[in-house]
Amino acid sequence: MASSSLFHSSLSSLTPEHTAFYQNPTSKPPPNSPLTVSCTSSTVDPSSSSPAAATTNNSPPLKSRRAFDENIRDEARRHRAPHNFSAKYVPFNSGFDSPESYSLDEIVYRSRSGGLLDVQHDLDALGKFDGAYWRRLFDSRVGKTTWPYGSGVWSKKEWVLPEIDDDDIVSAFEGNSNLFWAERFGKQFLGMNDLWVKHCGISHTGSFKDLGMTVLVSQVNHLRKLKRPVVGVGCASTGDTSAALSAYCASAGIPSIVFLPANKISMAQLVQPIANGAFVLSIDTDFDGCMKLIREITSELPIYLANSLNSLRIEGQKTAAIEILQQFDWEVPDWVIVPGGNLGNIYAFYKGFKMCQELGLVDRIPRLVCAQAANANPLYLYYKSGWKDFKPVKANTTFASAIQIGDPVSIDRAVYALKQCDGIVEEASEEELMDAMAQADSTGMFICPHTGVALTALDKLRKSGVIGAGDRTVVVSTAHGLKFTQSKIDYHAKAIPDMACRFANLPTQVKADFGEVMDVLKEFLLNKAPPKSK
Ligand SMILES: Cc1ncc(COP(=O)(O)O)c(C=O)c1O
Ligand SMILES: N[C@@H](CCOP(=O)(O)O)C(=O)O
Repeated sequence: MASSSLFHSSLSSLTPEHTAFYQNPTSKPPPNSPLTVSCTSSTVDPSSSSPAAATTNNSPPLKSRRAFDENIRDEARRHRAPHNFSAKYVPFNSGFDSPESYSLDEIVYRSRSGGLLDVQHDLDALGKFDGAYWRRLFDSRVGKTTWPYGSGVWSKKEWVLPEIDDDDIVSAFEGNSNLFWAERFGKQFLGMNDLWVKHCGISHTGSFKDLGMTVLVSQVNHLRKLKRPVVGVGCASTGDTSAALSAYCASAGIPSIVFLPANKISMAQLVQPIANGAFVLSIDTDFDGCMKLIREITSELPIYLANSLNSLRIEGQKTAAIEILQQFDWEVPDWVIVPGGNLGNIYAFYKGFKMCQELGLVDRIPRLVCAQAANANPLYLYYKSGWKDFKPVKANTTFASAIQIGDPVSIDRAVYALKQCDGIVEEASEEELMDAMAQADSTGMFICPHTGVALTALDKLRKSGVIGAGDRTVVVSTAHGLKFTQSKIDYHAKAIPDMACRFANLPTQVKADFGEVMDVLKEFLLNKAPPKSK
């Protein structure tokens, strides 16, 4: 699998100087580094990544252990070095010479005109290092316990929050999620052989929100040390943002406040902020109602807004795109399909891919597909109108409850991203998304209903011939299936009104009797027997 080669290929042929340098690019550059001599592909030779190669005399010596009284933060402090990377807030899509900008140490979520903000990096400073340099730097950090680079987000720190002190970072070593080759699902249901599922839900709190939340809560930690007026951090949520916020805040000892639409999130999601000690408000409205309230409240009280309206979140989430490229050894997939609700994530993927292109790590970006539930499809309707007429909708109940959103805050970001990459928007009915989820599960996955929405979009685009059989396609799985077990139980029990539940797998009731157990097993085995060879 591509992801495992990533783990093994990185460091074995680097010298110790390279190793130290690539962990921290601002220390003295090693010979042959891009700073001194242009880099050749022989500097890191993936073909020499076998265990045998790792034990030759040329392999780097084992790292000496930290002193017993030193922790990984202390160790990181010793390696700190100055650099000139920086980032600031600018109005979204305002270009590089925007007269309006804000320090990341300011508490600001909207531009003067009320529009969205974006974190803009100093691409000139980042561009002093070539694409090969960044590829090697990022590869060298994967899967380590070095603070903070062991995180899939912070392994790209220079592109995320370059100026934050490592000491202020709040991380659960999130990211580095599995890129799963969906061999059987691709072959059996779609006639594809290069289908991949990026399991962003196999994560600390079970969704991709961890990627953005580590960045946001780290910056809050920093702001509190600067004595900025931040007493707590708050969000509206359909269940995943609240889980991530409460976990990262609890880890840093920062109060968190979550606004949840009453009876509209799963039990597993509800218990997460409760267990993490958040102040949980269950409000008799939907997500859009909660979102409106938290925006009003955070403008009155010293509560920092943690939804993806806050562009810090995007900086962390974009690293999943960079990770996908990394896991394919920097080959660009043809398609990436992302389920969309509040629409921050589709832009985050675009931004991650685009930065990789702009900084020379890859030469193109994939086409993006945003997949919505038909019961909550404002972006789909806008796309179908030829981007002429955006209207928020009243989101109806959907099994994909985390994307039951009718008035997405990042609509402008999403439209921009999709236009830039010749993107597509698709939708999935309740029956389609549940069937897709059940089919995927029957091939060994255990996905969430939102991933079922994305798989439905893929199925439709395969059937219409837009996505070809050989196209390398990545479906982003956004949350862990274990958060949504009730919907799976109802489906397999055929307990969903007006749904055939075609792929239900009902348990067989049988008496505790040897003969009866033998009978049902014999019948089962007869049906499953492989065809006789001729
Ligand atoms: C599991 C899951 N999938 C997809 C999404 C959609 O992400 P976004 O709101 O960034 O569009 C969300 C949250 O909205 C989510 O929680
Ligand atoms: N699915 C989200 C909805 C809010 O999205 P956000 O990315 O703007 O925080 C959730 O889990 O709350």
